[in-house]
Amino acid sequence: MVHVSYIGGSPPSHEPLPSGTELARVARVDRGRLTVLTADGERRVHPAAALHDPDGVGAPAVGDWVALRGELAVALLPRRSAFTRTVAGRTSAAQVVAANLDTVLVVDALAGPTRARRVERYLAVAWSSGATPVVVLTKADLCDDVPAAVAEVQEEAIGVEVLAVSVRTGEGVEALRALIGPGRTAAMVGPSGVGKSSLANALAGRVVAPTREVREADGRGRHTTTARELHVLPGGGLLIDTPGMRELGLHDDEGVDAAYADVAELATRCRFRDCAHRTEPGCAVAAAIDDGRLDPARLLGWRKLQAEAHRQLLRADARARAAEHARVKALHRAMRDQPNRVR
Ligand SMILES: Nc1nc2c(ncn2[C@@H]2O[C@H](COP(=O)(O)OP(=O)(O)OP(=O)(O)O)[C@@H](O)[C@H]2O)c(=O)[nH]1
Ligand SMILES: [Zn+2]
Repeated sequence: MVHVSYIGGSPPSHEPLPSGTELARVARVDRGRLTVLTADGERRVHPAAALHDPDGVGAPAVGDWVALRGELAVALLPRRSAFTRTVAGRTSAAQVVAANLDTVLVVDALAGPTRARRVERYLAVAWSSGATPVVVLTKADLCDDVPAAVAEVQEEAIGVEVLAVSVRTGEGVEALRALIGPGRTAAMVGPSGVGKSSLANALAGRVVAPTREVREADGRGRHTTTARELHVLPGGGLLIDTPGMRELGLHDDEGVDAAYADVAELATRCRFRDCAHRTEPGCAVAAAIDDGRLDPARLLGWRKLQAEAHRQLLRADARARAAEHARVKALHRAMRDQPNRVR
C-alpha cells in the first residue's frame, strides 16, 4: 500500500489514473480556466472538451479533483460531497459551488441579534451537501457570557459541534484548525459581516481574504482575478472561501428536514401522509406538543423554513412557477364553484 500525500488534501477513491496523468485539486475557476494545486505547486490549466458542461454539474468546480495531462484537465474524479445551486432563470440546471467538502462551518457572530433561528437556516443548507456542519460563533471577545450563548445555540443544533472563536484574542482558532484536520476540507457559510474573512485569515495564519475594513479602505471588490479560493492551512487542512458559498441560500426540503430532524421524524408517524399538523386526527406532531415532548417553537420554525425553501424553489424554477400559477388558478376556480367548502 503506497500512501501519497497531496498538497490539496486527500483525493476521493478513484479508478487507476491513465499513465502520464497526475492528480490536482481545483483551487479556482475563472472564465473556464482552472487554477489547480499539484504536488509541486499551483498551475493554470484548461479543461478538456469532455469537461465542458455549461448546463450542469459536469464541469470542474472549486474543490474538485481532476486528472491532468500537461496543461489539460482530462478527467473529473467522482465527488465525495457537493454544494449545488440552481442557476437563476434556467429550469432545473444546477451548478456546483464547491466540491469534496468534509466540513461546513456555519459561521455566526456572538454579537448582535439572537442567532438560533439564523444558524438553523444555514445548518439546513449544510446538511444537504453531504458534509458535516460545525457551528462557529465568532467575536467571542464581544460576548459577556460565551458559555450561555454557546449553550443556547447548541440547543437548536442537535448533534452538531458548536465552537466559540475570536480573532482578536485567538480563542478557539487552534481548536477549529484541529477540528478541520489534516487533508480535510472545510468551507464557510453565513451572513455578511459575521467575520468570515477575518476567520479565514486567522485559520490560514496569513491574509487570504480582505476583511471589511480593508475593502472599505481600498474600495475594491473582495477578490482579485488571480486569487485562489482554496487555501492550505497550517497543519494541512484546507479551507474553501468563494463568493458562491457565501451567498448560498436554501434550495431544498431535504436540508430543512435535517435541521428539524425531530419534527420530521414525528411527522412520519402521523396517520395521514399529507398531514398539515394542525387539527388532523392521529397527528403525532400535535400529540408531541400536547404532552410537552416538542417545543411548539420548533414546529413554527420548521414551517417557516419549509415555506422559505418553497419560495426559493419557486424563484429558481420557472416550471414550478407556472405550475404554481395553475394551482392558484384552480384554487380560485374551486372557491368560485364551491364557496362554502373552501375557505
Ligand atoms: N471584536 C471582533 N471583531 C471581529 C472579529 N472577527 C471579525 N470582526 C470584525 O467584524 C467585521 C466583519 O468582519 P469580516 O471578516 O469582514 O466579515 P465577513 O463575514 O467576511 O463579511 P462579508 O465579507 O461581508 O461576508 C470587521 O469589522 C471585523 O474586524 C472578532 O473575533 N472580534
Ligand atoms: Zn401531523
